[in-house]
Amino acid sequence: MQLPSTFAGRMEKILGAEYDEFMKSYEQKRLYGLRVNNRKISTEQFLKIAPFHLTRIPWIENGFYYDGEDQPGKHPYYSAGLYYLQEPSAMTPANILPVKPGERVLDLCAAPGGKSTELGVKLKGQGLLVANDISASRAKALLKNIELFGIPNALITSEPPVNLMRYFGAYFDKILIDAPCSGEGMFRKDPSMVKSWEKNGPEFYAKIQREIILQAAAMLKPGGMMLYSTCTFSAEEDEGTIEYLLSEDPSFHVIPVTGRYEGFAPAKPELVGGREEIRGCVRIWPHRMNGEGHFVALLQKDGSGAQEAPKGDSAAHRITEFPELAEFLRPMQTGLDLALLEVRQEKISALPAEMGDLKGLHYLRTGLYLGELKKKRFEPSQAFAMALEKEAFPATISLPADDIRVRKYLKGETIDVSGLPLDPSGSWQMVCVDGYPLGWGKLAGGKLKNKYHPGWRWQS
Ligand SMILES: C[S@@+](CC[C@H](N)C(=O)[O-])C[C@H]1O[C@@H](n2cnc3c(N)ncnc32)[C@H](O)[C@@H]1O
Repeated sequence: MQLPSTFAGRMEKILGAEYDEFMKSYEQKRLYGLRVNNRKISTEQFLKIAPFHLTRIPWIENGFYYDGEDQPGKHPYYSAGLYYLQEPSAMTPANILPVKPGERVLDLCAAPGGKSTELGVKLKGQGLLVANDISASRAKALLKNIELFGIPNALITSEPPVNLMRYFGAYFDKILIDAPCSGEGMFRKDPSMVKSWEKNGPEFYAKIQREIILQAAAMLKPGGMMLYSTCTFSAEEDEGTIEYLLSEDPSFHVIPVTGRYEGFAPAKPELVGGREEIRGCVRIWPHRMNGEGHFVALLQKDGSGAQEAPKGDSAAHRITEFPELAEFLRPMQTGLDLALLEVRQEKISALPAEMGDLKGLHYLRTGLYLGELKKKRFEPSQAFAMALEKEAFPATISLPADDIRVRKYLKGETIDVSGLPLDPSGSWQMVCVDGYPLGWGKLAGGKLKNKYHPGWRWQS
């Protein structure tokens, strides 16, 4: 492939004797990756049911290479949220940032959700994930992926980082910054990146990254951890941004992560005249590992102690205020925290336990959208179905993945359910593929009216 000469020249300087090997990596095929959603299925169980050719990604416990011809994006398990398709190196940042259930986590540049979906899984439904993207259109794709994954405790915002900084203060236990970058590591996967690199290169992005990393630093509580990643090789954007943070805010230090996998190469602080500790950050080289180029830095803020409290009280409601909802939930075992509810234009969401009033923030969703109140009825949402296990709802229709009705359902068609054992207690049915929820349907005269989210329907 045709690489810009300034880029090639710089890489030759950085890599020296390894340069030829690096260039040869561009002749190899791109790699395809799939990450199992352990909120819905264990990796072990997934391997039993997955009809794809999978090989383990050695440094990601729930990550696999797949054969491009398998097309897992077109399988019903994808629509059941059982996995996310992601370039293997891009799985590294969320894998390395240690997140525990109950923590407050921020993914600052989150769309379309490749890292947020994994961070949400790690939280196990407890605590709060704030997933943000400055781009409103990209934030919509982020929301869909969070919903598909069944993550109930996320706040999806679309704000410039500075606004979040003003709103939250030093609120978060963990922050991930998957920064906008010049994308040099993606030239093999997506050759169109070369064109955008020619328009906006390392200098352009380094400026933005320096701004973002300081704003993120201000949102981390003392003792908290922050992960900074890019998919570029430019030292100005990688080691240079970390050196900038360490010089601007001496309360940060690098936590070395190079020892976690033999293929991880140390960063190169000498390229930017940076301090030695930066060598503990990781460079992923495509000629040394089976993945595209990446840079990953894990950082910690010194100190310990109090973090800021959420701003104001949310105007939360309780289930007892909505008899239609209470009636729908009565036979269910959701396993979800539905104690606090938010209502906006008849739409009800269950709020994460710790939620301020959010006044002044532009957000797409807080918590789990349960459904809508319609003329004394409650209509459950797509997101609600995705956050449930099959056992949570008494009336389910589970079809095998190769049953033609599964694809028909996903296309929004009415399906014939005569002959299936059906629970007659109510009209709402949860449609599943091999026991994994896909969405809702409503019984009427032996047919199932399709309630699959119209915006999610399969086109072909
Ligand atoms: C590398 S992508 C994020 C990919 C995402 N983390 C994932 O794994 O799916 C960088 C994101 O940063 C966002 N972005 C661009 N400029 C930004 C800025 N000034 N502040 C915050 N985010 C920005 C872009 O909209 C883009 O979605």
